[in-house]
Amino acid sequence: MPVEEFVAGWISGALGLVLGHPFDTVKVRLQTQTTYRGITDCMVKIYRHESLLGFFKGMSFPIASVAVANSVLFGVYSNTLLLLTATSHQERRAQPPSYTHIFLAGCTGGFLQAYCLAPFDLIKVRLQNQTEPVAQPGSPPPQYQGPVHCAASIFREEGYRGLFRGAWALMLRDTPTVGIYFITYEGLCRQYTPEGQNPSSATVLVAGGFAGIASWVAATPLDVIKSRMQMDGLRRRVYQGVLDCMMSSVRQEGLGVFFRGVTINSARAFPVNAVTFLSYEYLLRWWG
Ligand SMILES: C[N+](C)(C)CCCC[C@H](N)C(=O)O
Repeated sequence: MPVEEFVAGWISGALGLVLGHPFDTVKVRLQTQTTYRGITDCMVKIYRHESLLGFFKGMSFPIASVAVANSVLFGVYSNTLLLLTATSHQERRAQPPSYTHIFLAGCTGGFLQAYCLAPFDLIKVRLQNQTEPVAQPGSPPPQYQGPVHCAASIFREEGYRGLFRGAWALMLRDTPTVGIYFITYEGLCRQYTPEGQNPSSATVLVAGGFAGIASWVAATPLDVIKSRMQMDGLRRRVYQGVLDCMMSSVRQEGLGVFFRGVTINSARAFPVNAVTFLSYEYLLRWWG
């Protein structure tokens, strides 16, 4: 099994992550708390109360874990394509795989990465939702002091299964939308690249950016549900399951609830995925 795709996915995931984390914090807050009036209000409040550091809450952990998940995403995608079409990454420019194969390989990558991501994503969301100012002397400490403490408390209070809270919603979110992610990327690259050639850097940036936006727009409804399921059980259980969470969210807030955070998700998705695809493509070209 070729491993360079896993390594390239890991590095490119880390680069994308740092760039996108502040957007991600604003998104999680908007999705799960009602105190903010919108993106700007949320940003101003975070800055005032928690300083610039507030935007980077919960980042140390994803930098390791999201990068690993991205490595699973790209590694499984590329190796599934190898199984389906018997072409390696280098051969795929000359013999482009069909969109059906791209979609299936993407779904496989999405499904497996969701499983690896679930506990880390849960911890990220719980830490991002702590609104206490960062390290104020004299103030009461937040419930979770850091990722390891957070993981240990969840394990103690809710057991092993507690660490996978929201995992179903995450798999439902990622399986089809990672398929959409790769189809958009490949489709745009093919459109703007002469046959048999490698896409230019500009094409990779734009195709990667739009692949991020398209997949995140499709993913946002289940992203909201996922974040809510992850925050559930903190004090008492509110939702019986994914469907119950959907129904009661719609009942209370209307259909618009499924698009909470869609603007910020898209604004984040463009730079993050432009950089992710560019570094991924270049690392592989460089090694290949
Ligand atoms: C499928 N879904 C849209 C959820 C994610 C696909 C993009 C993954 C990328 N690391 C990012 O964080 O944007």
